[in-house]
Amino acid sequence: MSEPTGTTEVGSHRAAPIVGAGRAPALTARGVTKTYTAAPVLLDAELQLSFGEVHALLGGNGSGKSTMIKILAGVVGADPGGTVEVAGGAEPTDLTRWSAAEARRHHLRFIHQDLGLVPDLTVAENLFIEASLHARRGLVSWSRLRRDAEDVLARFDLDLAPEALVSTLSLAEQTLLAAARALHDVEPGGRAIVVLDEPTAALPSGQADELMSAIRRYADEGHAILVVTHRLGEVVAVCDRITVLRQGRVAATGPLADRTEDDLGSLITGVDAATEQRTARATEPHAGGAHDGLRLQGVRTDTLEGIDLEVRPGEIVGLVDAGGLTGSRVLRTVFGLERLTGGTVSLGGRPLRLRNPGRAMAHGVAYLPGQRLREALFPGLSVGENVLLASLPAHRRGGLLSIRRQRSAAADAVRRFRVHPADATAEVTSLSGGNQQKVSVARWMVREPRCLLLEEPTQGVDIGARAEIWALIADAVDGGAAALVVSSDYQELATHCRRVVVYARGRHVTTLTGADLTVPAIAEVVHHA
Ligand SMILES: Nc1ncnc2c1ncn2[C@@H]1O[C@H](COP(=O)(O)OP(=O)(O)OP(=O)(O)O)[C@@H](O)[C@H]1O
Repeated sequence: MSEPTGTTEVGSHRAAPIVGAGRAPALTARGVTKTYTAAPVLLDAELQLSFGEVHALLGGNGSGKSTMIKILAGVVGADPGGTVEVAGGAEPTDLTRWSAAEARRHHLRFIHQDLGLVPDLTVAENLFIEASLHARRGLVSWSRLRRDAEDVLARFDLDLAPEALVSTLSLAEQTLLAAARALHDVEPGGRAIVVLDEPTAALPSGQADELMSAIRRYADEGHAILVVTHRLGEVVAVCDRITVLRQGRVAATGPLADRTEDDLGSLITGVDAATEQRTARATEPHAGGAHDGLRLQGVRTDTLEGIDLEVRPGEIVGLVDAGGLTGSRVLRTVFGLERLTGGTVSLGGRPLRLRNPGRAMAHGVAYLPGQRLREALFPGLSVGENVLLASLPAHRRGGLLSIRRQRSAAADAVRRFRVHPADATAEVTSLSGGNQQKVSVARWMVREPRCLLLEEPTQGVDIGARAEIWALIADAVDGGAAALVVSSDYQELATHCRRVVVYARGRHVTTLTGADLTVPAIAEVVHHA
């Protein structure tokens, strides 16, 4: 077995085979090509995984990461010509003959973003879905189910009660439970290949660290782990090797070595990070103007217990949830989605009558829900149409000229948000997840709102477009809007917000600002809330 060389950057040449330091090869996929319509979205790509390593699969939105994973899972067929070789398998298998059953037989396990857990069932029932059906019919005893669940939980070092409902667990705990479920039938001491698709995308930073530590532990126990993520900090902290896809080709592969987040950013975008920083517009924290922006006074709902908050025009204020989804509920209340039982909400010095979202929108309020709650984009319609639909009232007012202006705004949004492919006529559901997220954000930005309510605006979005989204929020507030952003990415909040408000269970905990507004400070407050 060859020892690792430095990271191989690949131009038009195929990557030299590299295997992790002294580790046994787990899986090698070669010549992976996939064409959906015209141009291939993966082209002659190669991926090598070893037991005992955490391997990051990196790349911009639409670079082909999910497609690679789906091919390995046997749920999307590759074009002819590729092979996959797994430990214990005899010869490399032609990828066109690879199937979900083959993948499972060779101990490949997949944990998708939608974890596939049933929220209203218990931890034990979710671990053993089939057995729990038998238990309901009296064919298996509950005490046996509970004992088996306790064994699995102990084996995976999970401090969860077998009878707890999954809906009461944190997202990190749910992800760990999904991992335990995926792995529990691999015999103790056995080795699996575990693939996790953006497992930390929806997690607050503290929970993300917890999950990444568990992932590291699984690798140290001998499993091979492949993880897709846009959070480069966790790659630097936890991963051993990387493979970077750029427009469907492997741009680099090999040990992480001493690469920094900036180095990874350069590999992903193909642009030197220093150049990128010079061209990206700075988004300094915003101070806010003197006029009245958004003001909440003593706001009460079924879940909020007297919230006071002021966001001036020109100001970006971050909201962090330490429990109870309070930040999200504040946004939903301002948008007229939760019933006010006390207090007032005003915008520009005038009270908002929050009967429904239509009224909020008429007052210039825009709301981007978190991904889990997000209404789907309109399938069957193009990217441009999806962007334009949000600004229909402006069309009606302005007639033809406005339509032309809005069309060019859609084309502009596609370009500025680096939607890939950069084609406003592409069908929106053919876009990768991160690109759909960019379209969702763009839809609200073209309305030029007075008040922006954004939940996890950069979730699943690649490094280049993240900067663009924050720059566009900064543009909106420069134009006089007030912005409230709920985010689990403390780094982004500390960088771009003037103030960060931490809530827990319906109440205000603290507000961080100035020199006190740092990532460790946010994490500390959340930890103790
Ligand atoms: N069913 C499909 N039909 C047509 N094109 C598709 C389909 N699924 C994916 N694509 C295209 O394939 C390309 C790669 O998408 P993929 O989902 O693999 O990207 P990704 O790297 O996972 O992106 P992200 O970081 O946004 O999740 C994209 O250009 C996408 O538009």
